[in-house]
Amino acid sequence: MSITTIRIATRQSPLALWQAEYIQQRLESIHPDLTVELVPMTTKGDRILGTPLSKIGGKGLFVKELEQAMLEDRADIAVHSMKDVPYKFPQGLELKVICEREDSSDAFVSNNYHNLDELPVGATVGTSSLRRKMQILALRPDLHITDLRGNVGTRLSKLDMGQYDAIILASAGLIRLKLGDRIASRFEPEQILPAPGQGAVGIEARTDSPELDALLAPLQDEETAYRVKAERIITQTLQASCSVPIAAYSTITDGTLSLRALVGGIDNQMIEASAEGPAETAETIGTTVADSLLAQGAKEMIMALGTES
Ligand SMILES: NCc1[nH]cc(CCC(=O)O)c1CC(=O)O
Repeated sequence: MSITTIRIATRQSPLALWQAEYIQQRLESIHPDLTVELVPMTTKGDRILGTPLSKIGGKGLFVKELEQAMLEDRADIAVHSMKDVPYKFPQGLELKVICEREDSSDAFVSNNYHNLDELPVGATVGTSSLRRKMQILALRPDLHITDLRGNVGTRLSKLDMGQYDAIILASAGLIRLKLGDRIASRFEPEQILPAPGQGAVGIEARTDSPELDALLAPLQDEETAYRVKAERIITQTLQASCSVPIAAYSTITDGTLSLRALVGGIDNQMIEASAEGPAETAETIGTTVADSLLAQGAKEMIMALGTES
């Protein structure tokens, strides 16, 4: 029996819908006879948007309902921002493809200032990401970092209402929502190292679906897949939840993959490691970097931060 329809389980935030529609369009243009439908749903993570993510059980809350829908055959695939996907997949589901990466940088967004250097002493910067917070404070220890949650649009309106002098968002999200003109400046990876997988979209589906796999395969971007694989080894090896400040970013130049990772601890302590090698050895490179972080005490730093709720 051949597949005629693919159902995409999706959250209903503008960014999630953009991602699902992007995959819908790509699949329909590669396979003109295929019908691709969206199955919109609300996740627990969407229902409790006011609570800090690290206090309510983490990013997994945004994917659980989507995964349940696939396991119960109410949907066939889910499209994720790779930075939001926990490293562990439930029994019966797996990551199928990783698509070409958008700009993976973090963006400085402000109505009054061009970049971090321009901010006056003691200015207020909005972000709920511990990864962004630790790196901003390393650059500008005087700044006040305050919580900022919600969809990209919500975060921008909080900035516009004057609650913050600046906020930090992923460039990719803004560009996808055609809000790229809100980016005052992009951070270089040397200033703020991105989250593992930032800017890349991936597709999850049931393991027992070779025919579906064949339909999805053309969406894979090999370079992005190697990069994201290397970056995600860090979170996986350290078994880091989203309440751990962790950054990992890689590039590929002439077939050589270079990976750098950071882990933060209490009192703005920060350790880092890097390694490089042939892109095909992405996993080994990831393991090398993770082992170096472990040798520097990453596990102990993470434990000292407190356990995941
Ligand atoms: N944490 C929310 C989230 N998840 C994915 C993106 C967009 C960027 C991406 O796809 O990596 C964003 C917004 C942001 O961090 O500003």
